[in-house]
Amino acid sequence: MGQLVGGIWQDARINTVKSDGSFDRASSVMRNWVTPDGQPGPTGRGGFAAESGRYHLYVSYACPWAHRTLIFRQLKQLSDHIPVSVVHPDMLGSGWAFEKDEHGATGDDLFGSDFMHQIYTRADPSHTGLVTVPVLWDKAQETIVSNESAEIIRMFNSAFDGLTGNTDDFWPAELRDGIDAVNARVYDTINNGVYKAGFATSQSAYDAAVGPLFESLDWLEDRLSTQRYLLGDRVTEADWRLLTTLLRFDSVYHLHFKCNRARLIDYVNLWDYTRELYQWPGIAATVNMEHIVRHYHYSHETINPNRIIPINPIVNWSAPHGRDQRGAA
Ligand SMILES: N[C@@H](CCC(=O)N[C@@H](CS)C(=O)NCC(=O)O)C(=O)O
Repeated sequence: MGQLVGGIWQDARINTVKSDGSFDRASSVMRNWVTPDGQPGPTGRGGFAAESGRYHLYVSYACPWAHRTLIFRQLKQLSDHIPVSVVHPDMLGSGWAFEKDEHGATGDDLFGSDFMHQIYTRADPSHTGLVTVPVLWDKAQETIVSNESAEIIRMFNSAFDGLTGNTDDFWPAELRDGIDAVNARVYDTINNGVYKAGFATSQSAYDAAVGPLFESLDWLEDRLSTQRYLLGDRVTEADWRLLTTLLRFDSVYHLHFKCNRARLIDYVNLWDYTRELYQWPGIAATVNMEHIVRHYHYSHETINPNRIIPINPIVNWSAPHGRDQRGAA
């Protein structure tokens, strides 16, 4: 795992683990927004109007953050307007790469690049920082609009509604405070919590992550015993943000990241809920379990130095979920 320094790729990384052994996730740095008319969004500069075919999305099927953007692209019927390129699941010495020798990896359809870091230096030839996915690229300004998934999904939620006619709203005004509060806990203890447990290099850092992770899963299990979705009877952004971690839990996080107090399938409500969301129209097509399992086990040399891919449980994601019989809140 490397990074860019002054526009040059370095196969070495600084500052992802703090002195106490805890994992320190860097903040995303490209933070512009696509808006209906190109007015500036909450951060960054303006000039990124919603137009069909203007933007290109770079993702990894393995990455839970990129997965959110694929889910919103489906939910909001953006597939015909925003094409996608998918990186190879192995993230090795040169970072994310565009090799195509794994089913589902598309190569770079836009520029034919070999590596994802070339997309970053195309936008900023002297860029310093991590080379992460997802990336939303603007063909008109030849630059990166954003590399922050939480913000890309908010753009997808509403900016293109005039083009698609799809006005489904997963961040409705009346639920925003509740969604943001759930997101904050889910991000810290679950979405990023599994990484904090998995990348910890001290017992205390691991303990500090894995305890709150399972406390939060217990909290959600309880919540889902009386309501269908995290915010009540309406599916929201909070559910989709949680889903990408739950889908990876038993096949990756349980073993590879040592998140093994319980499996997802041990949680009756969370397990049914995960299958319901998986079976939502269009969602299954965004899930590529081969890339997910391959990426983590093959790429994280410090955790799995022999790169052995485990056998893993066979999961029937299509089994009936029974959530529709459950009373809403
Ligand atoms: N805050 C970013 C995080 C994205 C991220 O960390 N992606 C990982 C893959 S799961 C990545 O590309 N890592 C590359 C690296 O760390 O060098 C977001 O949510 O978009």
